[in-house]
Amino acid sequence: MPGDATSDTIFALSSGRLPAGVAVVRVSGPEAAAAALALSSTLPPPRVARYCALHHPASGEPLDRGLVLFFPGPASATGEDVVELHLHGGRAVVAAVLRALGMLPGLRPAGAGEFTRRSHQNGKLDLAEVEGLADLIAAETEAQRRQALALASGVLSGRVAAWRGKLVSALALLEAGIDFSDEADVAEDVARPALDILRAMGNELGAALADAERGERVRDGLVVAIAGPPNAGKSTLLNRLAGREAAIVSPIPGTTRDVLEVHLELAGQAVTLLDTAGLRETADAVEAEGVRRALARAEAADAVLWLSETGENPPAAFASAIRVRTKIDRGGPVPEGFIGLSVATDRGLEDIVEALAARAEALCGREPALVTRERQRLALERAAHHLARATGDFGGHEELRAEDVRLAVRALDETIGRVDVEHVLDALFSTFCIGK
Ligand SMILES: Nc1nc2c(c(=O)[nH]1)N(C=O)[C@@H](CNc1ccc(C(=O)N[C@@H](CCC(=O)O)C(=O)O)cc1)CN2
Ligand SMILES: Nc1nc2c(ncn2[C@@H]2O[C@H](COP(=O)(O)OP(=O)(O)OP(=O)(O)O)[C@@H](O)[C@H]2O)c(=O)[nH]1
Ligand SMILES: [Mg+2]
Repeated sequence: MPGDATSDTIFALSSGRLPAGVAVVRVSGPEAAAAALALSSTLPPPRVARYCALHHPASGEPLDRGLVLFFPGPASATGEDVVELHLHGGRAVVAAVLRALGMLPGLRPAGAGEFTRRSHQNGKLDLAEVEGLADLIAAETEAQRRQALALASGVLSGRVAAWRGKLVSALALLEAGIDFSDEADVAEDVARPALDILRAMGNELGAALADAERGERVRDGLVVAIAGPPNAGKSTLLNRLAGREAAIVSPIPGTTRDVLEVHLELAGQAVTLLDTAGLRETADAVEAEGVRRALARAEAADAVLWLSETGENPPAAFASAIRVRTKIDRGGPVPEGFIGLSVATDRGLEDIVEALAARAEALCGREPALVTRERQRLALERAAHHLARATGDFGGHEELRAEDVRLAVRALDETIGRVDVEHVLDALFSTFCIGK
């Protein structure tokens, strides 16, 4: 990663796949203004778009006519001087402009996530906000978008800062108490308000952590397994919900062996739908392995759709499954608690989607969660652990209590990347696109 040379001026195509209507090339660093001048002969006033001709800096050859924007640092997305060239989105246009920029002294192509890395280095975004930005760009569903936007906008960072402030004020009280530690009564009196602060904050932190599973679920998506006896119509339903022939369907029981995954959006949530082998005793070793996998994946799923042509109930392990009696176009009763489904007439399909949406809402909620990634959760769990210890009984050794409060502060700092951040950043930025 070339990102260590932080004084270089970097450039990249920041908009998407070419050809496109418009392509945005961003330039960030000390030579950004010089680059705009070299290509367009003028530097527009700050934050004003100017339509002008772009020329090759050496040959003078016209390259395109486009918009040029100048954001002087530090009031820019990266905190450095930034220039944007809004070009016609043709491959050759963009290639020619990138080639021209690459010839200019002090300029080089940006690495993946390098613009964002500079925003972070220049204090525009903390680690949690960078994670939010990564999630925002990856977001495929409404729930993911809302949650990522909150994180990118500093909602978690703001809460962590408020908690940190409380810890620091409690620490000041405890430290004042330590000075009186040879007078047990006084020490206790000073410790009491500190303990009140710590307990109240511990409750808030606990509530945020209790919600973290939900946040991670929205981010990762829900896993819904379709399970049931052979030939029940499981693969048929998967294909119907996916809107394509993803799975092989046949009248021969035991058709599906491998677990098949399709990704879709249901009720605003990302859902991975699993098609699995029909469950039965079998002498066929391959099918038996399919059944073993089907059971394992259905047991680990967030929700199970239990499909049966006869209306038989699921085994106890899937007692909370959404129950579906299939092929009702062939007649027969729909037992109490089952949704009747015919893929031939689409009857019951809406009921299934509704039942899944209700499950998704129960598991994911409506409001964005504060904590959305395992890394954030683990750091906050460390803070909660030290906080719980800090409110325990230290038999008068208040200096031990203060040490746990300091460790809790440190864990909060890790959450937003004030400490111990480099290894996390390298892994995170490698997930970004070039140009971000
Ligand atoms: N054309 C364009 N659109 C874009 C981006 C971009 O870089 N270029 N962004 C790329 O991600 C996002 C917007 N991000 C931005 C973040 C900060 C600033 C900025 O100028 N910040 C200054 C001033 C803020 C103000 O005046 O309110 C600052 O933070 O000091 C600009 C864009 C989405 N849309
Ligand atoms: N009449 C009718 N036939 C259906 C319906 N749904 C599925 N079938 C048929 O039932 C047969 C089995 O369908 P599949 O979707 O392959 O069943 P499966 O549960 O995936 O079976 P295995 O993979 O073997 O476990 C196929 O011939 C389907 O066309 C339905 O709603 N009505
Ligand atoms: Mg099947």
